[in-house]
Amino acid sequence: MVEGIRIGVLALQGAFIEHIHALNALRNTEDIRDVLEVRTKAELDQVDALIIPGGESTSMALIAERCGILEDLRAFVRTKPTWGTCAGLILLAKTAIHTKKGGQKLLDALPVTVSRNQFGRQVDSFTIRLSSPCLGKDAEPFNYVFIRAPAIVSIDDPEVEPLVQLPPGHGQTEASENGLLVAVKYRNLLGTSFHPELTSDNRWHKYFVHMALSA
Ligand SMILES: NC(=O)CC[C@H](N)C(=O)O
Repeated sequence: MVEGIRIGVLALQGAFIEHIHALNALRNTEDIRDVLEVRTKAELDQVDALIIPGGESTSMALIAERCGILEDLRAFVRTKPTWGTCAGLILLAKTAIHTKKGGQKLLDALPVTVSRNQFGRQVDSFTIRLSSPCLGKDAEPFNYVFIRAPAIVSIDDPEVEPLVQLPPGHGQTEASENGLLVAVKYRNLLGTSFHPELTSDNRWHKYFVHMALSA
């Protein structure tokens, strides 16, 4: 029997190479058989789990539609372990607000509402170190990178598990006791607003690999 899982990274647009590097860096310690770039249905059929990278969600959806893979992606994310980062989180969501005129296509799987560009424009990008209990008890803080990031502004199903919340004030115009939610898990899906692939810390990739291995 061949061991290990095959993980795909959707490679239509955006920061997919960085995810591939982060996954390859884990191959010595984790049970990963292959890391594959996914652009076609045939490639999607070969993977057990998928990462949808950051980039530009409107363009990514358009390219997916033109390549004829949008419906296959919709079917994949219903059941297979999938992680959406930043634009990928927007694509995974069931509802997105502050979208471009004319709206945008979504994969319609993660029952949350995401607000695009919640933290402002490219120049408003920021990093923040936060402790993250989901990465392990007493885990070192993780350095979170936010680039024109979305935030999860509502959880629309009680099964959605909040994982990381910012301190109040970031990306909020009105005073609130609760900060914005930037990572959630729901069944086979992981959605994060930030870009862990742009740091050398691969604990979020490990988290997803373990989630996929136990699926
Ligand atoms: N860094 C990112 O992935 C930005 C996401 C972008 N704002 C979008 O709507 O797709």
